[in-house]
Amino acid sequence: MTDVKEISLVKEWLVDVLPYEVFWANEDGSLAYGNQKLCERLGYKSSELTKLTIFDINTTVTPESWKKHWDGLKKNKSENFKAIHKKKSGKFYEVEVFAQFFSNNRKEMICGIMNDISSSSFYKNLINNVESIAKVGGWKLNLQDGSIIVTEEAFKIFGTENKEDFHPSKIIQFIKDEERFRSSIVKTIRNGIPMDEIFETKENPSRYIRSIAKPVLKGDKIFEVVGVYQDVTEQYLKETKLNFFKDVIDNAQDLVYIYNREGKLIDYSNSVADTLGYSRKKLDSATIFELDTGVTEDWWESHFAEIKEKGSVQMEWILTKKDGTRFPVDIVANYMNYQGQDINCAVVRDITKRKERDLKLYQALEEIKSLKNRLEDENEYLKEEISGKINANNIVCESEVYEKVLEQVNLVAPTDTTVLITGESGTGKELLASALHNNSLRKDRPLIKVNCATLPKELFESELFGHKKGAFTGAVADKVGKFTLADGGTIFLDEIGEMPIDLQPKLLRVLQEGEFDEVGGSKTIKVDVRVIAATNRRLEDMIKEGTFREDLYYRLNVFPIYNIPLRGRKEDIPLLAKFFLEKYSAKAGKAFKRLSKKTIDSLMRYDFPGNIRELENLIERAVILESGTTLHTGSWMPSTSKTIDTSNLLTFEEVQKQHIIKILERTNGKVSGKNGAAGILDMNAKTLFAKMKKLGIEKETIFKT
Ligand SMILES: Nc1ncnc2c1ncn2[C@@H]1O[C@H](COP(=O)(O)OP(=O)(O)OP(=O)(O)O)[C@@H](O)[C@H]1O
Repeated sequence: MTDVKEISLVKEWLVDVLPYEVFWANEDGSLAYGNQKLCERLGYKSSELTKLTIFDINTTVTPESWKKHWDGLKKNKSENFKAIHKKKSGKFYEVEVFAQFFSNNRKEMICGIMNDISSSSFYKNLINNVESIAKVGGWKLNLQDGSIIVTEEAFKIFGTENKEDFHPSKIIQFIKDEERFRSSIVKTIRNGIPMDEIFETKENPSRYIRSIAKPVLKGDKIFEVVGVYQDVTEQYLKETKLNFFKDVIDNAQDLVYIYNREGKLIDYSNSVADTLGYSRKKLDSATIFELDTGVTEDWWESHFAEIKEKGSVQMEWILTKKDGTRFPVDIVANYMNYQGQDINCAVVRDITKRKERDLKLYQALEEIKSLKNRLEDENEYLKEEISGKINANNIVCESEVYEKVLEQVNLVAPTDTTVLITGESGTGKELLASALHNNSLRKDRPLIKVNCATLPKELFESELFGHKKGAFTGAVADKVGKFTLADGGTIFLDEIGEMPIDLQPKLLRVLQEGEFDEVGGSKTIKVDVRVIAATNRRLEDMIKEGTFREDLYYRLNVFPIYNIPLRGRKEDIPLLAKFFLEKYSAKAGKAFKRLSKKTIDSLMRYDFPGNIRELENLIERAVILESGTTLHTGSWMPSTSKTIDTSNLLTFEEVQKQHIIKILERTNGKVSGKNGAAGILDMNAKTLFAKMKKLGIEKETIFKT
């Protein structure tokens, strides 16, 4: 007996540990036994389960349907079918049932072995994965008993774990537009009209849920509603964004063309039709070759190849409207591959205004560039001048005769009249020219000084009038001439007598018409320049010799000022000497305050063939050689032998010649550089060389003898 009981226990244990849910049911539907797996699944204790009936765990079974089922099984012995079981918690799950009929000792029973389909791991996982990737959740509402089943993803979509929330009356609480949802689902449930719509949720930020519901009919009755919820937020927003972009493109000023490889216009923005003036009908069937007659098939082919290689290409182009009007555009052509097709998406911008602006800007820039060059040249010139010498206020005058000269200067300065200053070298002609300029209305514009004696003949013209690059060998860049530099101001042409005769007509033209032709250029340049010329030569004699043009002479000699030599205004010597003494004392850090009477007397006796420049150099030398507060006579004083013997009157040029030779003897023939003759004579070395040449002084001859 014990053995039999033990075997029975082992059998029960075996059934208990089977991986399937197993029950035994009696003819009246009561459950005689349920294994452990079934109890766990349904959530009942074993003792509770045996108090239940099949109707408790499968709510779709009625006493009538059970009877039918019982009879069928009794006849067929076994059957396979799907069923939905209800847990103690109220939740449902789907099972596959293998049912078998047993009879033993007139006791009849049905044995059901169940396999949980929804928990069958492979399919369940597959379904779950597919659902979650697609963000699709399903539900099925049984309209007979109101029961609902919901898939896992559906729970996730609505963030709830309660399947009762999926009843249409409840799910509506998640939806923003409740009215629309209600009306659609009612139509499905009552009238069998399927629903497929997108609803926005109430959350913040909201999501977009596609809701599909379909009726399942049994006969003509709606038996169930199956539905799907899908979170389509991403797609919806993308689509909205795409629509937005399309709107933007359509409203943009830029023209957007989409061409295929064959050049057919496959899409375009509204602006294309509006700007070009073509009808949409025409554009819908147009090709690039019709819209732009400048585009050839070969060009299109190579353009397409280029954008395909580079991704995009930018270029400037001219577009033609339907009415023939042409306008400049900037094109950015982008390569795209859309649905396997090569596409050229061109964004085209009208740049008419930009081009106009560019042109104005270019012109303005050119003007600025030329002004800048001029300013730089002026600046360069002025810098050289500043490091040079003259201060126009330092005109020392005591003598009545010179006072008269200065009166003339004051009189003519404010006018634009051409002035010719004559006088010996070193009398202060350049100083007077500066005074004329500084007292004129042109004083804020430059005073450009040109020493005609120092300019090599071949560069004369280009120095005065400028040249274009390449005008002659060596003209490597454009050069602005002195007349252009002086525009608005004054030009001082020192030693005008040295101007080459063939250039004199050109100067005459500037004086008469205020214009000249640039060397090597095609332009006639107009200038507003006041001319002050100076010379120590007798131009009248030069006219007779044929080396100076008479017409130019008269045009220059409008207002002549004769600058008196120092020997003709000896009263100025004491004051000038004191002026230079103070100037060079300060410069050399000496203490000289005055000149002794004897010194002044000696100076007054001397005739100064080199005029004020000679006096100035003399004092400068004395300051270096002597010391104290009073300047006494010394070795620096010119010997009386150097004074002019009135009985043997020399010409001024002869005096100059002798003086220069004397200085050269002292400097051992050195002309330029430190302790050179030019420095002592306070002359530019080039000027001295020119002068020496003119006076026939040849270093070699002097020093040989
Ligand atoms: N009245 C004056 N008061 C002060 N300094 C003067 C006066 N006149 C001339 N000088 C000075 O004498 C020197 C020579 O003058 P400047 O160069 O003007 O003479 P110039 O007649 O132009 O000479 P050149 O014909 O050789 O060019 C300069 O240093 C100048 O400052």
